[in-house]
Amino acid sequence: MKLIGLVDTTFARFDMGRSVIQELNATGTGFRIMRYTVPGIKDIPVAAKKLIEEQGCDIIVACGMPGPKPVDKISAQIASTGIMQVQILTNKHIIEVFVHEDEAEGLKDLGILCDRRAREHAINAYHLLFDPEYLTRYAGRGLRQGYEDVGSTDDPLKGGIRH
Ligand SMILES: Cc1nc2c(=O)[nH]c(=O)nc-2n(C[C@H](O)[C@H](O)[C@H](O)CO)c1C
Repeated sequence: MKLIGLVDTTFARFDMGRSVIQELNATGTGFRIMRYTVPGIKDIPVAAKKLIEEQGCDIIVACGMPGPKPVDKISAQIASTGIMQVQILTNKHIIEVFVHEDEAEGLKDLGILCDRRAREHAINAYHLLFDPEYLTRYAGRGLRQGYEDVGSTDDPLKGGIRH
């Protein structure tokens, strides 16, 4: 039984953790999910490290929403750097599912973007854990999480066959 860690935040304006759980459960079996909710993105690195080191998680999906202000963008940079450090220290993947609040126009589109990105990265995490060669089939295919896939230079029309 593998353990998938899920870190999310109360700062985010959409429950991406719920989308991740739904999508993982629809994708496969053989895992348990451990969820750890923190206030904001700068709290994610230590939560992920604790899930890996204290709970034995094999991979982490980390969901967060940087706000629109310059100080939020700095927070996102700090959080990402921390997440990178935890990956290097623990030798485990942390799939960073960040949706910037100003990526979408309006709350409805923001929610759709969050849901799609969370679900598509949940699938990535699942395959990284159980079948890493699955992703190799899609190497260089211009996949985009949350947006339409853009395709490869060889065939820009063939991007989104995975979804
Ligand atoms: C400025 C700021 N911006 C964000 C943000 O854009 N997104 C987010 O999730 N959290 C933010 N926070 C909160 C910090 O990440 C953290 O939760 C607090 O500093 C407490 O450690 C802060 C303080």
